[in-house]
Amino acid sequence: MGAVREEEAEEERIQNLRSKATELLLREEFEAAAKLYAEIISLCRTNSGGKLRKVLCLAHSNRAEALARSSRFAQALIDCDEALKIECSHSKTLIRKGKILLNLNRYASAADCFRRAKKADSSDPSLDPLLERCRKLESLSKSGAVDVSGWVAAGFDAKRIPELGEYVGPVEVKLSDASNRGLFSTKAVDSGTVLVITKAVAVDRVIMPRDSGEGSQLVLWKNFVDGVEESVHKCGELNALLSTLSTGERESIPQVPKIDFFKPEAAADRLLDKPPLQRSELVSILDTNSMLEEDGNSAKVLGRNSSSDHHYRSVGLWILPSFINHSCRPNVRRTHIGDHVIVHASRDVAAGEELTFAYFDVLAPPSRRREMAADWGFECRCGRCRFEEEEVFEMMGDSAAVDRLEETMARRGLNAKEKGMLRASFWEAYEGVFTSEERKKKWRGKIPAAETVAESVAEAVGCDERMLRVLSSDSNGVERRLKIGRGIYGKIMKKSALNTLI
Ligand SMILES: C[S@@+](CC[C@H](N)C(=O)[O-])C[C@H]1O[C@@H](n2cnc3c(N)ncnc32)[C@H](O)[C@@H]1O
Repeated sequence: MGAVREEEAEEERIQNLRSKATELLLREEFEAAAKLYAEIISLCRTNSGGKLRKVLCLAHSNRAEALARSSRFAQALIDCDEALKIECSHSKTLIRKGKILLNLNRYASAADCFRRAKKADSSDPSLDPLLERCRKLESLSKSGAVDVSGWVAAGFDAKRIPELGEYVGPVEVKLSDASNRGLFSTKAVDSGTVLVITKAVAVDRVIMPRDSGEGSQLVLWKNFVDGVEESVHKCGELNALLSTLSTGERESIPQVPKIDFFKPEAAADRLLDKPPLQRSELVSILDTNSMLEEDGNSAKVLGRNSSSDHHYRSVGLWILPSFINHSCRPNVRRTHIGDHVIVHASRDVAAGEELTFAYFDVLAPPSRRREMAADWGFECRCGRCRFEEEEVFEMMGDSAAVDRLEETMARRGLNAKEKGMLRASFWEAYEGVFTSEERKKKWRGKIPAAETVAESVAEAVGCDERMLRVLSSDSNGVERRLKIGRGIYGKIMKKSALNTLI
């Protein structure tokens, strides 16, 4: 009799804990809810044989929800599997597990869970849309084919923001002559080709007054670092991913991760037992690899308007693009859409070529570029810098000088690529001529047409908005502008949408 009463008391205690845990889940106090579910799990495991199996299954499933909502995805998946060991077709758990996998970009595995859930309970109306999402994202992750035309044409309507997934295109990480490791193309691709699509592992945003000083930027940075530190402690997978990144120091034996490590379906195999990153190391990693969205040289942020008195700043970390070094002859740019970044070729890229961003303005003379590289903490030794070191041109830096440059380049018999690189260095002077009718008339015949200069610069150092500015608006130039537009934004929209942008 005593034993029965004890059992009843235990069941009542579990029941009370369950009510409290549910309440905590509803109040979104996930850490506290997870602790109560741990208590329930431990009570169920030590008591009553098979009687509490259903309660145990639900407790694992609900703890999975609490853990997933506090970004502890790996532990959440373990709980889902525990629940499914007890009841293999528990549809609530299957849907939860599917959503966690979807969040981790493991589309095929997520679809498998949703399919199993549908078999167990075909009446759930959420399953068909979830399966359709998985299908679309899986196809995107294989092809990189993104079409944001509808969103662009609708004036970047927030309701129509395209859903993007992870895509790892023809790229690999290898040792780089520039510094430690770099990202390389594995095949020849033409300008505009999408190479990587990836979501930020961490991002922080603010809208701040234009005249706000460094103080507000430091607040943004501190919040960002604190947020990443918290997530790294909770999530072993994030810790493992961040541990692959550079701290900005030259490494004697740089570790070169295999590209599969960054593919969504490989997430399950990622080493989770890396030692946790210490704050100082984490700060160096974030300092070296985070991207400020307002940097702007190689970035284009679509769909966001800033006003004259406020501007938008954000800082984020995108893992695979973090392996991309700088070159003054960059060949890739990035486009930001929501938390995703799309890396695309900004000029034609040869097979095996290193992929490089412009960390700073590469339409600037060598001396200015040297200063900007020094601000970044390195000396650029790219092919263009080395070439320009040898070709010393005393330029005045105004429009009067460009004819002299053209004359000297012709006399020395420079090839098209070399001419493009030097014209890029004196872009401001060329632009000064091409955007003034008076100067254009004055220099006609002495320097090549705007199209010739813009195209040669685009081929040498990649496409840039400033090239569109100098291209005449006559109808014959439409195809040329579209080509430059594709190099700027990537092949992510149809002609009509691109036309409205450029
Ligand atoms: C985002 S990381 C680039 C990837 C890094 N090389 C790696 O091994 O992971 C940025 C750092 O790489 C180095 N870096 C990038 N481009 C460089 C260049 N052209 N020359 C020298 N160092 C460069 C600088 O230390 C910079 O702070």
